[in-house]
Amino acid sequence: MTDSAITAHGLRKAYGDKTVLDGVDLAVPQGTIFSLLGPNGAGKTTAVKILSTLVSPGPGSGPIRVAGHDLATDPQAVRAAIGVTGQFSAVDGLITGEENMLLMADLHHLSRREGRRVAAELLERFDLGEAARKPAATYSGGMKRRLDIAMTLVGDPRVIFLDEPTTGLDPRSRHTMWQIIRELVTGGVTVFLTTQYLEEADELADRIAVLHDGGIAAEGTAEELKRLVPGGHVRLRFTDPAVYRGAVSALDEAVRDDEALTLQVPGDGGQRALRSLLDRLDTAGVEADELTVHTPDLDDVFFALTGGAGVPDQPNRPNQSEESVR
Ligand SMILES: Nc1ncnc2c1ncn2[C@@H]1O[C@H](COP(=O)(O)OP(=O)(O)OP(=O)(O)O)[C@@H](O)[C@H]1O
Repeated sequence: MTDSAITAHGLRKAYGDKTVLDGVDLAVPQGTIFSLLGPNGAGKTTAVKILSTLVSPGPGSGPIRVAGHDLATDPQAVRAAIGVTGQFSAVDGLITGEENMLLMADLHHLSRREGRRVAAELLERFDLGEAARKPAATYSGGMKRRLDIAMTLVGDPRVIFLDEPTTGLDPRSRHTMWQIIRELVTGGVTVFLTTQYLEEADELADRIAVLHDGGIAAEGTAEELKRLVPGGHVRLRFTDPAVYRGAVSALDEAVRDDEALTLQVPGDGGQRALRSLLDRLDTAGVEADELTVHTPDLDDVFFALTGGAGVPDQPNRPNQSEESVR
């Protein structure tokens, strides 16, 4: 057993003459959250399906190990050690949440008593205790996703694949889901998460890989990825035009917006750069009404790496107004 929960070398897959994955290397340490990020159609679901044994890898793919087992020679052991939830939900709407859970317990050959105990515990943990006796079809989107994850956990998986787990959820349900994912990892589980939401990868993932054109365009922590692209600046806002003009002449490298009375000064926003900027403002005798530091975010990285192709939806992106000035 290695410290890696998932390793893949030269992962390939084509559908007809369309190459989806063209030599992807993956290494996910145990007990971490790894996020595969990419625009629509980049191949995220294909990667999940291969790693979870639902689809076979293409010819020429290198060895794949999941949860300590070789995927080619021991797919059953891989299946026993993993859980998969996401776009292809296992929830049956016609039966209750509790019945869905008991069905999973049966599939995992738990005794009736043990099945009931595990089902009740998980339903409670995912805040579904009250709704347990209602048909799952009556559940909200967030409740169904929670039930889906609870069902996956009946088998006590060591590696969980979450394929776009929060797509379509409202902000509150999304945050609940994030909390659940964090708790899973605290319990030692490894999470392989695909998402189109940059904010989600930024919030959750220990490491992020950006999938583009069949390959990994970049991989690292959110901070490492953000360092790959320029775009950091300090934004100064003024209300008095005379003060604004004073700042303009003091900071000749700044990008001006004369209408909004704002200046953008390129820089990394670090302590030294900020101190020097404030000194220059002091020397010029001007004071900004507002100062905000903009560090590049994953959007900047994503667009830089994927050439702007496949703009992801960002319905709940925070700080949009603060960060929108480029
Ligand atoms: N069974 C299949 N047969 C033919 N083409 C397929 C099949 N499954 C996926 N594809 C194609 O492979 C490409 C990658 O699809 P995939 O679902 O892996 O992308 P994705 O990154 O998960 O996208 P999304 O964010 O939209 O879910 C797409 O162009 C898709 O049309």
